[in-house]
Amino acid sequence: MSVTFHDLSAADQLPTQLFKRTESDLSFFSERVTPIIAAVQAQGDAALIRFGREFDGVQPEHFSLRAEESEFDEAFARMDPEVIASIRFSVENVRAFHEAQKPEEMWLKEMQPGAFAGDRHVPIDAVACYVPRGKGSFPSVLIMTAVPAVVAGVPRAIVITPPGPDGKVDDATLVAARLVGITEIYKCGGAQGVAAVAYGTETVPKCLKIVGPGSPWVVAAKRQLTHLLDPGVPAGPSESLILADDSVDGALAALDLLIESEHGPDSSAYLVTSSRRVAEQAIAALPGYWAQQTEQRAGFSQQVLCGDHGGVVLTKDFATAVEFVNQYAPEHLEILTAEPMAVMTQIRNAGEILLGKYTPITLGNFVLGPNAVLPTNGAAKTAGPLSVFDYMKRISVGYVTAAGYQPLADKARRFAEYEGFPGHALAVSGLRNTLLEGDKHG
Ligand SMILES: NC(=O)c1ccc[n+]([C@@H]2O[C@H](COP(=O)([O-])OP(=O)(O)OC[C@H]3O[C@@H](n4cnc5c(N)ncnc54)[C@H](O)[C@@H]3O)[C@@H](O)[C@H]2O)c1
Ligand SMILES: N[C@H](CO)Cc1c[nH]c[nH+]1
Ligand SMILES: [Zn+2]
Repeated sequence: MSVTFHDLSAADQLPTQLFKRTESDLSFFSERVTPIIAAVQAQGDAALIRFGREFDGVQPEHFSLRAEESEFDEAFARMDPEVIASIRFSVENVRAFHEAQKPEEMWLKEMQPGAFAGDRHVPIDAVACYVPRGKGSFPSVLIMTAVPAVVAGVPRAIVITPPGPDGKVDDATLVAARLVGITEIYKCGGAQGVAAVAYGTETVPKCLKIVGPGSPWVVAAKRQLTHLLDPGVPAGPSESLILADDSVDGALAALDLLIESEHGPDSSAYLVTSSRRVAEQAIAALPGYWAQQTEQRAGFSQQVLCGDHGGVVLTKDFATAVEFVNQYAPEHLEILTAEPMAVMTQIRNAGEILLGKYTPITLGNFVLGPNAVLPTNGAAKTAGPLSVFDYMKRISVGYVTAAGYQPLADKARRFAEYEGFPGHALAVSGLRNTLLEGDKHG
């Protein structure tokens, strides 16, 4: 298999075809998730159990849709203490990052003498965190989605995740949940899981919002249920760009291309460079790395890097490489250049920017602290990473004192009259002004 090589060294235009992701066309999935959603709405738990058997291969005759207390205990007992230590380390950093990000409960500014306005930040009542489990297990996604929920103070933060063939939640996900402080985990994933939290079932609570990444099955279901469920940051199949100049070792750039390309055949990953040497070194290095991955992960990486959504792009100069990044708007961007900080200032569109050769995407995915649930499919042009703000909403607050009232009332009355709203105008003249006079003299 050969790595897809786009030699644009003589090209003035960037081919827009390269900016497409697998998510760009979800029609295959959309058609198929419609009946799944309808079944969950009509049959609730029974549909979840049936789909758990059909799509997740659940074997035991009985399996509980909610993870029981004993399952958390058993997971702790089975887990390697070193993995538990890594989970703790990640939870601490991710918590510290999101605590720093958390806004004040309220701010108020004196807009005019005696007239105050501001915002209150209030957590959303019930949020579902989606933790994928099709091609692997993702305790890190539990941490990324649940820690900000806890920091934001969401009263009911739950997790949904597909069950394994044993009808259980993956051990590390249970351990991470307990360390984060999440007690409600429901064993349903894919489109049926999204539908369960949109409608609520006998067991799964209805939620107002769902956060977290997922396969195209999850993404397609979220899109069909937006009238019931806020779908949060649009996070689909993982994707990355490695931006490199001539100062780096192409073999190092190739190493970091492996990271997101091994997620699945639906991922996207490109090395974008203006250096032919770097491009050629990277292409030469990849087969040696694939030999060190499992067969499944090497297969995914090869499908991505040798297919239509990945590979190596050689641009005519470094400015064009930067322009490629801005037009692509990647989920993860790694900058491997002599002066990464200076290059960063030229980047307008990316979910996250990781600077320099000691900040590989792996650190951001698992332990550094910023949220690794990021906008995909070009959504980084308008959206940012998952954050505490996704678990809260703002409520505007206004408070005008008797002393501050009159000048605002006069100006507002002019607006009301101009826009043709006599009721609005009356509310800032008539009785209220008489009251004000009384207050002034009383
Ligand atoms: N953006 C991020 O932050 C981030 C983080 C981690 C993973 N990811 C992405 O999340 C995705 C995870 O996907 P995954 O597959 O591992 O897990 P997943 O849980 O998202 O999807 C698996 C589920 O899809 C459903 N499904 C599978 N085949 C089906 C079929 N034929 N018909 C109906 N439903 C079916 C099943 O319900 C199954 O449980 C990957 O694309 C990965 O790249 C993104
Ligand atoms: N790459 C994912 C975000 O796009 C995060 C992750 C979790 N595990 C491995 N990777
Ligand atoms: Zn990853």
